[in-house]
Amino acid sequence: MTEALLEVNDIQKYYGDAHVLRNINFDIQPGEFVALVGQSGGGKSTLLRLIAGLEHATSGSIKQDGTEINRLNAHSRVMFQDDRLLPWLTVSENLTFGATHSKEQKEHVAKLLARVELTDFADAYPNSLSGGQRQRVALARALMANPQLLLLDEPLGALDALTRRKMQDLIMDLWQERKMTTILVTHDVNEAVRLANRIFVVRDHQIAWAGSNDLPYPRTDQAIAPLANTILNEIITEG
Ligand SMILES: Nc1ncnc2c1ncn2[C@@H]1O[C@H](COP(=O)(O)OP(=O)(O)OP(=O)(O)O)[C@@H](O)[C@H]1O
Repeated sequence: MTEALLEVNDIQKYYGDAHVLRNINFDIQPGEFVALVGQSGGGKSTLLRLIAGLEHATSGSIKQDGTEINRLNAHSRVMFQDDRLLPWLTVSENLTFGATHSKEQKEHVAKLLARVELTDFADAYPNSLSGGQRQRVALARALMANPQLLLLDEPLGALDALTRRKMQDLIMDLWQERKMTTILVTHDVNEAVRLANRIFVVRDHQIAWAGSNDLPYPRTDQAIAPLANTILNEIITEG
C-alpha cells in the first residue's frame, strides 16, 4: 500500500451558521483521478478551495505528503471554469505570469504549448482566442510547475459539447502521460465517469457515496452508462 498523497480528516466547514461541509474524510493515492459530483451548493468547490489552501476549514486537517495545508498549497494548481488569463500578456507570457524567461523556461513553455496544440498562438493575446483555446492555455499554465496535485473546478463547464469532449481527451492523455494526481469537480456525471478512477457524490454537504471506476480507458458512452446511471440516482436520492 503506497502512502496517501492527500489525507483529508474530519473536515467541517461553516460559513456563519451554514454547515457546508460535514465530516469529510478520505485519502487519495498518488496518481489517482478523483471526481467530485453532486447537486449545486453541496460544497464541492469549497472542498477544492480548502485543498488548494485558498480557504481554511473550521476544523479537521488536510495533509499533502504528510504536511498540513495551512496556507496556499504550493504543490497544487487550480484551473477554474473561467480561464483567469491576464489579458495584457501573450499566451506564452501567461504561462510564466510575465516573468522573464530563462532559456530552459522558454523551452518548457514551447513544449507545453505544442502539447496543447497552441504553438501558433504563443504570441497572441487571450482576447483573440476561442473559449476552448483559452482553456487550453489555462491548462498549460496549471501544468507549468509540474504540480503534484491538479485541481480542476468545473474547467469545461462553459464549453460547447464538442470542444468539451476534446478537452476531456486532452486532460485524459496528459494525466496518463504525467500521472499527476487530479481532482475534478464537475456537474457532468458522464464526464466524471469517463475520466475518473474514483468518484465521490457530495450530497447534503457530506460524501454520500464513493466508488471506484475500473472501466478500461478509453471509455465509450455505452461503457460508462451503467455507472453514470447509478451515480445520477445517488445524486438525486433524498437525505
Ligand atoms: N465565501 C462564501 N461565503 C459564504 N457562503 C459561501 C461562500 N462560498 C460558498 N458558500 C456557500 O457554501 C455552499 C457550498 O458552496 P460550493 O460552491 O462549495 O458548492 P458546490 O457544490 O461547488 O456548488 P456548485 O456546483 O454550484 O459550484 C453554498 O451554499 C454557497 O452559497
